[in-house]
Amino acid sequence: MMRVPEGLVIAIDGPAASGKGTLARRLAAHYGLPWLDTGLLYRAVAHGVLRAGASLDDEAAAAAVARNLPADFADNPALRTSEAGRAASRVAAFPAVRAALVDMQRAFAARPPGAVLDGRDIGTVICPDARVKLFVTAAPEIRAGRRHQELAARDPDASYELVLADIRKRDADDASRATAPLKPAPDAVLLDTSDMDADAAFAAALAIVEQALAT
Ligand SMILES: Nc1ncnc2c1ncn2[C@@H]1O[C@H](COP(=O)(O)OP(=O)(O)O)[C@@H](O)[C@H]1O
Ligand SMILES: Nc1ccn([C@@H]2O[C@H](COP(=O)(O)OP(=O)(O)O)[C@@H](O)[C@H]2O)c(=O)n1
Repeated sequence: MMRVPEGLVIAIDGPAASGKGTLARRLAAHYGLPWLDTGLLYRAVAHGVLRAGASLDDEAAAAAVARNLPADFADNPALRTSEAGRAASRVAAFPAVRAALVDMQRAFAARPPGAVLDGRDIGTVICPDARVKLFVTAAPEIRAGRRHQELAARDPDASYELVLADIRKRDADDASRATAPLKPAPDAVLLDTSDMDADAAFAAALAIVEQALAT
């Protein structure tokens, strides 16, 4: 391993269930950096809106929740469901919600010794100067298979077809929205993990990071 540069920021973006979180967690452990799963921020906002009895179409209500997220927002297991992902994608389209979450994400990235962040707009909007940018993809059917397996461990009735439809719709919505759409930054390295297990994907990601650090 190279000496880790001070303030190393690794940005990982990609579509739903592409393995961003798995790679981010492992890279963070490898380099001794904190990790922020930014998808959980949007999931928590949507959850807060619904709990307040407001509508997911209410941009002002969602922005107010986003400005007041509790410090332990990530601890709620209810955020990990498919419904929470769909609801997150709706509030994530609101510019006022995204604006409310920018500063805390940038502050997380700016704190020593650096950070790993994963999401949809880390390389494009949140950390455009990140030293390393990865855009992780896999075929939708493969991603749906992985996510279905994960959900089926908790809910035996989870349907592969519904998970696939959900992933396709969310990707289309996330990629077509006007504010911070899902897309690779021009300087991101693409990593397609369709034919890689988690260990192979980590090895490939590590090689990309080490290459970026060597240049
Ligand atoms: N390369 C891989 N091969 C097989 N399964 C994977 C791979 N990468 C991640 N997974 C599994 O796929 C699911 C989705 O991965 P996750 O990291 O949560 O994706 P994301 O953060 O992009 O939504 C998880 O259950 C994870 O364990
Ligand atoms: N940086 C981010 C992260 C997530 N999101 C939104 O939040 C939703 C849930 O993100 P997630 O990363 O938790 O979803 P998965 O890829 O884990 O299924 C996405 O579909 C996006 O709409 C975003 O807009 N920007």
